[in-house]
Amino acid sequence: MDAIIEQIKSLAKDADDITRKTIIDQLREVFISLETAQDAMQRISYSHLQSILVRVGCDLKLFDLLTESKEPVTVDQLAKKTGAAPILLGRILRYLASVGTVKETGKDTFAANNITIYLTNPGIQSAVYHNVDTLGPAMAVLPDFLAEIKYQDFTDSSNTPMNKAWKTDLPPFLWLQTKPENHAHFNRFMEAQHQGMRQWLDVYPIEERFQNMGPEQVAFVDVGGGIGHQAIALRQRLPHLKNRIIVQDVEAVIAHAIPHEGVEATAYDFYQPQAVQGARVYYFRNIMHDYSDDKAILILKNTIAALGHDSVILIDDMVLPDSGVHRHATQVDLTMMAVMASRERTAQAWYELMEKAGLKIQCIYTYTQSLRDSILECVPVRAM
Ligand SMILES: C[S@@+](CC[C@H](N)C(=O)[O-])C[C@H]1O[C@@H](n2cnc3c(N)ncnc32)[C@H](O)[C@@H]1O
Repeated sequence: MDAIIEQIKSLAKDADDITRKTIIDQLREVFISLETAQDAMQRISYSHLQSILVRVGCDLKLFDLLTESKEPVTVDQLAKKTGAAPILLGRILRYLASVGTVKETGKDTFAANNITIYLTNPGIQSAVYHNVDTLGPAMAVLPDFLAEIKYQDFTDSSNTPMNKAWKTDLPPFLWLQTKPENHAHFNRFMEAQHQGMRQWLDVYPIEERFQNMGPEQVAFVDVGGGIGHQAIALRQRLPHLKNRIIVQDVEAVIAHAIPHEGVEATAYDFYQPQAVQGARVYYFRNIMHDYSDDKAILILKNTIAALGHDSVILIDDMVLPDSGVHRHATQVDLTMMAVMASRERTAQAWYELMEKAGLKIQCIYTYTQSLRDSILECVPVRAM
């Protein structure tokens, strides 16, 4: 067994991301195939505890404290630093070690492992807070919600498990604006969600797309671009580009946009006509997956009306395969269902949506392995 483990580790050591993820998935299949009913019951029925206890670990700054320390740290030392009772803290740490988020080095003594270090990243911490605090209540009412609607499809984003849980009629993005702390975690999570992974700019020929622009033409409009991370990433990738780069979002988000001299941040509601005319690229990342087809078409039509003869729309979203969808993608798909009454789309669903919106998909560039994040390059179907 030890020899097999060493072999797997050496195989993974210099592997690229695709090979590494394939190894994890194959090992996971083996792991599940070995489980008894008891093992499966333990894994499945307690799975919610992991994110909840990691959130407690973030509250107590346990991951930061363990990562900062050069030496393993005792429960008593951590209790002094956090103010938590030693027995309670020891039980929390024992659980966190048992699920691999910290390392137990001896009796009542803990140290950081690779996961502990990842959990010090503020964006990853925000992902945990967002999933536990904002989405957790929605997931808790999902079974009752589905039973009440007799397990039918639903597309009204004002009537979702999220609305039921939070007792609000507001669509999620308006509701988030009433909860500044939840909203801040969401924005940081959006910024961090693809950190360390292949980026769309690694595969899409953006420099080619920007050829032959006049000095006045806007190069790039990131519609619903959050606090501007993608627009900034583009500016950093192409520092010589002279043309304007704009990020648009609702006022409450633009107020927190990351300041950058090469990116203009402006408030814009994508249900209104697009004010920036004839830009070379209108980019939508993780926007269409928030909406059912009818709303996505409304948003797209507002942009189509602003397109110039050489403009393109780039949609950055998942393109799911017809079968064998990875769990990283299925879990986002069901989150979109519970929160937004929307879905992730297969290639066929994208072609159908774009046809209804009056757009043609020219090419699809898939750039991540498990999530199947892809750029769909679209142009209007022009009357002949
Ligand atoms: C899933 S997030 C994606 C953010 C960013 N594009 C990214 O990929 O990180 C959706 C974004 O759409 C914005 N949004 C929601 N409704 C909007 C509206 N009516 N007009 C403009 N932006 C909106 C939200 O504030 C949020 O930043």
